[in-house]
Amino acid sequence: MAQWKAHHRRICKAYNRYNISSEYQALSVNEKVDAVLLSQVLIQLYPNDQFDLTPSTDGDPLAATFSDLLESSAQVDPPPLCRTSKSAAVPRDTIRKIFSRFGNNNFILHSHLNTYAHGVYPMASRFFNHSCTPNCVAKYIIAPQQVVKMELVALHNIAAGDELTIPYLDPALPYETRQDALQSNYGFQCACQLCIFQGRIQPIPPLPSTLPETSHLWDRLRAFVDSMGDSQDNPLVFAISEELYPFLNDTCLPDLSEQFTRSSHEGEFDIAILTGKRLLALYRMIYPRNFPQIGMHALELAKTAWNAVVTMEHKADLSVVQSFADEARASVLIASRVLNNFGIEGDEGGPLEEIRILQGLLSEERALP
Ligand SMILES: C[S@@+](CC[C@H](N)C(=O)[O-])C[C@H]1O[C@@H](n2cnc3c(N)ncnc32)[C@H](O)[C@@H]1O
Repeated sequence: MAQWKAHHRRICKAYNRYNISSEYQALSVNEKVDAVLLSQVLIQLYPNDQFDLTPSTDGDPLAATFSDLLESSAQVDPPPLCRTSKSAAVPRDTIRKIFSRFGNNNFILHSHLNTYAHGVYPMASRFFNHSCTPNCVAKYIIAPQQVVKMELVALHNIAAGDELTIPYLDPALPYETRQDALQSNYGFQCACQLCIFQGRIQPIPPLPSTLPETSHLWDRLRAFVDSMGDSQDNPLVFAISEELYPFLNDTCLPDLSEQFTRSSHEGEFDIAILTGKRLLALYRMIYPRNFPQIGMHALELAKTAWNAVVTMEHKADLSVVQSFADEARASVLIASRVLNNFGIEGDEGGPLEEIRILQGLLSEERALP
């Protein structure tokens, strides 16, 4: 009832007209959600229609929380709003500032790394800055009838006094894409170690023009990554030799990822294992140690290798089947280490359960004559 009196009643008169307006209908699904939410927030922050005053948060914990969130200096245009005749008077700059809190404090909630919602965690919002070489990642614990809980996981040991940082976006995105997104969504230029490094080595040299030369370079990258193992917390990219810089090319990772997914789905196991292992080397090069995406990809690779075992069992030589089983064992070991560090997250099931099942199947496979 309090909510109804405070704001809903005041906006619902205007809502039907707004809902069928061409400007609202032209918005994307996400923009529509933002637009309605922003319209509601505006009314809630100014319960007495005195839009020239500082927003009121008296007795309204949600409004108080929202007002505490940091505005962004990013110049993001707010969507067209559902306005009452009075709220139409709110200055555009005020609306822009209020809207900038949406993007600046928006956490992408995921379950087993699949995005499923967005949420606001006011304390985390104030605590954690971004880095493309973060030492922490966020995870979400989902349980029936409970508010989704956010937890922070350390990727490795962190020295006392070091700032805890999280990634606001995927550090494996191309350098320019990351810079543009952080500037336009949050209004800052990222000066993390990875951005400085990648900015310094621009333009990235192209991959060699012949297949044998490229294959040779891939072998060099994989040998380097394997030789480093788990010895470094920081991404291995800082330690690679210049000849491997072409792998930082913008198209390298997405192309390889597409090839792996396609060949894996189509049962082209030799190609899938080769591209999957190259992709794993790229991830281990660009992400810090124990970054969950490394584990998720290692698990995909292990599942692909296991599919190869099952498909080939009665068709191919025992040595071929054994080599696929060995690939599966090696990859599931990496997946297990990384994802056990990440721990239980999301809703029930998920990668840790898949690892347990796969490890069981692989140990039975070893027992076969
Ligand atoms: C969710 S808040 C993070 C906490 C914020 N620093 C605070 O004091 O409340 C996001 C804002 O923090 C700042 N920020 C976060 N990471 C940054 C970084 N790597 N470099 C510069 N500013 C950053 C930006 O102003 C960004 O809009």
